[in-house]
Amino acid sequence: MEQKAGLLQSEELYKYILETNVYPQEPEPLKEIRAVTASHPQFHMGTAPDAGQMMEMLLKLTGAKKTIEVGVYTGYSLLLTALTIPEDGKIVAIDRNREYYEIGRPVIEKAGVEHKINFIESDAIAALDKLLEDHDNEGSFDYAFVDADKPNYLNYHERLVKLVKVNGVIVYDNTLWYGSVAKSENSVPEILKEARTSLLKFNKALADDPQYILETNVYPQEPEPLKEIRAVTASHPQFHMGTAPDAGQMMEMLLKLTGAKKTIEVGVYTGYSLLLTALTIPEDGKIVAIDRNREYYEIGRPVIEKAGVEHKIDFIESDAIAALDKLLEDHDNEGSFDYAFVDADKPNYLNYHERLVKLVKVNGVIVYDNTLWYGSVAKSENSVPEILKEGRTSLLKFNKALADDPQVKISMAPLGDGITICRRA
Ligand SMILES: C[S@@+](CC[C@H](N)C(=O)[O-])C[C@H]1O[C@@H](n2cnc3c(N)ncnc32)[C@H](O)[C@@H]1O
Repeated sequence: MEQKAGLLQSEELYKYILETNVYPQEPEPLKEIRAVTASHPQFHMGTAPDAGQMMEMLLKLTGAKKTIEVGVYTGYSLLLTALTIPEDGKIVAIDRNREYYEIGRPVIEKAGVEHKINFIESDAIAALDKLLEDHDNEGSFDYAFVDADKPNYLNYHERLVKLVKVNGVIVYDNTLWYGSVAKSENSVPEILKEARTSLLKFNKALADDPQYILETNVYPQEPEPLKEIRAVTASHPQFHMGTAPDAGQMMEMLLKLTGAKKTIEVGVYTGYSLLLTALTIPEDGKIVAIDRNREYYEIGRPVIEKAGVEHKIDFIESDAIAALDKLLEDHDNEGSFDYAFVDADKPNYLNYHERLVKLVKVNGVIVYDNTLWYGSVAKSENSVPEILKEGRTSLLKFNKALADDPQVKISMAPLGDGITICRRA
């Protein structure tokens, strides 16, 4: 399957993501803390708002209550966490520099969430070791976020996997280090080199590999049947339609974290994302899989059968709107699905959304694929190849509508061709 590269490195696309998906849903106090940080000489250290939006999604979906923050700086991610966890949630926030924290503290205080924060001014390894001295802390945290000195990431990881519970989440920031992890050492500015070396090691690196993300993070953890379905799809003329494996990896994460059991798939093709879902949900889980073309499905079906998960799939050969409307005719289906994935004809994305927000339960997840449409959403219409134009127009409209939709909270992740994750609010 074709892998699309380079999206992460485009300034215009990043601006598009922030302006269309992130800022419209960013809570006021976070805008304020960005403003008070903007004039600080180290302002670039603040966590990126799009990464923050994904963190909010993860905190909410896991119902995190007890968290750790390593590297506070002026507190963008800390405030985000404090705003997201429940009233009685607690954050152990570690930074060796209290002065930075004091810059953002008035905003945190004003937002009324300071009582959730236990700020520890300390070297982070020492503070984590102190936590580990009390055995009750082991496996007791739901979530941790690390954004401190890169040479210590492995040291933090070693400690955090003990502190965070099974199925808990640890997020590491800056793991692509301005893209330098995929470049050769001498092409990288001096100032990036030390951390690049640390992150290459941290990411179990394959230096100089243009497929860095896939080779280092995705393929080593990809189940065998998914490799097989990629292989049987590779020779198909429409092979580029298959869901990108890095987007798939995030979908697996979301399915697992939410414990999804009952799901919908709109646009099956040969079944990469379908098989991924079937492998991830429990033995008695069910997927309603809709595609107007059964022939495509038949290409991947032998792999699905061999993987022993076909009994979880109810394949419906139909136009997707008709099939979703049929589901909605039975009122018991309303709010009964945990998860939906949409990867079909782009002009109908809004029609699917309208129906899926009714079918998916509150706190359930809907993922839309291709929302960056080869990066074309951030380009002017006349600079875009003819073949992309219709999809681009649909997705521009769709992305804007999602960001303005009060029924969902979104997180846009530039994985594969761009996925937008919605949590029904
Ligand atoms: C991009 S592919 C899906 C790829 C799939 N997620 C995977 O991982 O391989 C899009 C699929 O949507 C189906 N499709 C497009 N428009 C549709 C519609 N209106 N109703 C039902 N299926 C549709 C196509 O037949 C095609 O198989």
